[in-house]
Amino acid sequence: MFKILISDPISDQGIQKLHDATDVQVDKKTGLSEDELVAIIGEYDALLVRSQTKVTPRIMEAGTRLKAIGRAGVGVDNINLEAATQKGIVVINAPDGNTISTCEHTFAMMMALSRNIPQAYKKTVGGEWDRKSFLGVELRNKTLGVMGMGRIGSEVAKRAKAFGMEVIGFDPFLTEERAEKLGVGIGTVDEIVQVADFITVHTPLTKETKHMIAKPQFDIMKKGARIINCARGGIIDEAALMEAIENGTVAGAAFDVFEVEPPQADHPFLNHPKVVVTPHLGASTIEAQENVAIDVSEEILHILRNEPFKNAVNMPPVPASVLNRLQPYFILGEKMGSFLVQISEGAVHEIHINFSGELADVDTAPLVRYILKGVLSHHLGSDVNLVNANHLAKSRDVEIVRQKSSATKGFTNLITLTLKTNRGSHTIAGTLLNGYGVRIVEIDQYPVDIEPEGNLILVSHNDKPGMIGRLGTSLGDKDVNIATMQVGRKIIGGAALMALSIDKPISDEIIEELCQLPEMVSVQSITL
Ligand SMILES: NC(=O)C1=CN([C@@H]2O[C@H](COP(=O)(O)OP(=O)(O)OC[C@H]3O[C@@H](n4cnc5c(N)ncnc54)[C@H](O)[C@@H]3O)[C@@H](O)[C@H]2O)C=CC1
Ligand SMILES: O=C(O)C(=O)COP(=O)(O)O
Repeated sequence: MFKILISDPISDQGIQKLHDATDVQVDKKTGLSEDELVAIIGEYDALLVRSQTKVTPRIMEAGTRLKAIGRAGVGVDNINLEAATQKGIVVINAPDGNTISTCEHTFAMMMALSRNIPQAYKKTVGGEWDRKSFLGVELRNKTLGVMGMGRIGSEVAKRAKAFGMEVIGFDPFLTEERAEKLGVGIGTVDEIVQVADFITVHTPLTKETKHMIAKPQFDIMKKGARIINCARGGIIDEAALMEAIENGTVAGAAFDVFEVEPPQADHPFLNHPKVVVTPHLGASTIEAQENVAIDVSEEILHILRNEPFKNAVNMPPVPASVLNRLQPYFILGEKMGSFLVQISEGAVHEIHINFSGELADVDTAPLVRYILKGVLSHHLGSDVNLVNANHLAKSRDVEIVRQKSSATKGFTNLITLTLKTNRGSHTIAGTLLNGYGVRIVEIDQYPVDIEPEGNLILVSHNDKPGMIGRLGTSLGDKDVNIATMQVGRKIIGGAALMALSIDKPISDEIIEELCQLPEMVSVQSITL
């Protein structure tokens, strides 16, 4: 039974799938402090949050069973991604479900700002009939600057066109073609602030976007501009904005998000006649809340049930076309990594991976994760997974060298793996044989044909008559049944290699006895 903790208000309709699942128990406990979460998180396999719960390294440390953190929304700045990655916890979000709600809220804020609606409402319900103080401006024929032309920014741009606005966007990924399709111009931040009547930001808060609009931009800003932030507090420098409002550069601002949430009671935006504020309501619609909860619930179930999932924030996305081509190789990669580390001795300092044939023209990064997982799991156990495999390798100073080549030695695809340790190096090659499954086809330059599965014994010996019989008899005496056997040598009478698959694992004592047989060099047991 998987246990899932929901620690922020999340739509009940949206999480119906979790309630219906027979292998899941859902607990809803909102408004917990960090200490309270630390005290209970150890029981749970997954945690679902919105933006209130701050998922700190302490919480993840205490979450010894935690496999996944689901964010029912877009921004994951309340989740410490580095700590999650180190702990091998998958963080997923629901990036699509609240786009329209946030876009519409941006428009509501833009119109509230241009027509002074909150200020006029306040006076009217206070008994005043003041029609003189609230002269607004039209949106039509105004220029809107959109910083961040992703999901929300693009939807805002589309709607702005319908209002007769001219739109200029700034986004590192905004190509000429896309801009043309959306009917928007392209500008830099500084170009946009000089011409825009309204400026709205729709980027995440990152090192690059923090204070993207600050004093230098207010100094060159078109007089009378209006500023909207429904993305993240901190993208616009609040103190510099206040100064720009006071000195008349900026005519007004509408903020849904703040550098510190909730803002202090004496925050200058609160009760300022030119500033409209809402308490982070961008995603707060029935539809958006249901959408994000459905998306995140489905993903969490996939992760807990070991099924493929998308939208992982701390793992690069893999396009479906790449995934389809690579999926059959995942088992091969992981088994090869595990096989190789089991025949190697000493501390691993380099993993050299060469992909050839059909694998030479695919992005093999996801496959590398499986190989690393195979190598690292042998020593680090179940703490290693696809999320933290790269990180663990790096943190242990294991160098990963990747290469692609056309040399396939007659196979249609080939993975060649070399593990370098302080005691030497071993190389194996593996392939996916159409219709036959995965095979290891070379070990330290000896050609073999081994199915990497179950219990194997790898024997190095001198190529002398009677070796196969001696080994077979010894294993038979110990009641060990041999399923398959491979013998390889490079030259007659020289060094030779035997690979056997057996029906049950053998003890260290048996290995020791086999090592004592004449002409034996080494005997290694491998479990895959
Ligand atoms: N107020 C609210 O309740 C909500 C706020 N949000 C926030 O809105 C923001 C946008 O969300 P989406 O559109 O869904 O994200 P998105 O990922 O689709 O779009 C973000 C865009 O920002 C661009 N970007 C990144 N760095 C940039 C930079 N330095 N300069 C210019 N552009 C840059 C990216 O290329 C991307 O196109 C996020 O911060 C999200 O957390 C989202 C939903 C609700
Ligand atoms: O999805 C986002 O990024 C949001 O900011 C929405 O936050 P919320 O889920 O309403 O706390």
